[in-house]
Amino acid sequence: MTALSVNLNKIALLRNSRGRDYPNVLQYAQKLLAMGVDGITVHPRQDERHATRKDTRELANLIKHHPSAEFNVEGFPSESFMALIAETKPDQCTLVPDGPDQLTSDHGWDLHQHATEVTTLAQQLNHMNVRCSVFLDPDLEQVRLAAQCGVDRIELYTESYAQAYGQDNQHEVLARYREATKLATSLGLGVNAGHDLDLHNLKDFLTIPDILEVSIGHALTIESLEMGVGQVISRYLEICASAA
Ligand SMILES: CC(=O)[C@@H](O)[C@H](O)COP(=O)(O)O
Ligand SMILES: NCC(=O)COP(=O)(O)O
Repeated sequence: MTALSVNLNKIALLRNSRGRDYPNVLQYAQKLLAMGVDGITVHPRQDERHATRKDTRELANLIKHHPSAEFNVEGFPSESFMALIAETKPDQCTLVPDGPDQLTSDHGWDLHQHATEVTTLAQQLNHMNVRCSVFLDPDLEQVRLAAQCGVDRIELYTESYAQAYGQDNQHEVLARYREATKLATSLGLGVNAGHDLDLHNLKDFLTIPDILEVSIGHALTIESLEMGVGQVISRYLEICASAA
């Protein structure tokens, strides 16, 4: 079984667009945990345009009361991000090589360049008792380097799989993820996956054995809107139709 960790960044983004606490991120997390999701993910970016540092603190407190659920905090390992991790001690910290002005995550680590830094960060997280995962393209050489850095898991960046899904190269691309997962597992690394996974492409992706966790947010939020819109519009129409 693969754990589903729901990324609440897009709920936070909606909330931030109005300056009120609606929708409430914490209440969403509570609702999702009650529905049986295995974990909550946030990716607090430097400009706090989605999940904020405050959200991260509050979610950490909430999830401590749900021992069967995990809290995964993703982000670029700036000094302030690492201080937030030390303070909130999530179950897992996923290091992502994002620049501060990036629209969204769009590449994994290049461990030829960043092995020393990632090794030090993995040691720091280990001392905090926080599982260390690194965001990685499905590249065998990068997987080998990740194992040498002493991380616990890798998170495979699945955007290229999502792009290929339904196209002629789908099987070829999926095979790269399969090989990367197989190698990682044989080297003792756990494997997570995420980015642009959705209700259409997830099932085929999970034909790869040993994917421990998927974190999903963007599509899941849109799918929730799409699947709920019919019911909501009917109710509005009912109210409008009954108006004097
Ligand atoms: C690392 C990763 O893939 C996710 O954290 C994802 O990037 C969330 O991105 P947004 O901040 O764009 O919702
Ligand atoms: N780590 C990936 C994640 O948390 C969610 O990515 P997306 O579903 O928002 O693309």
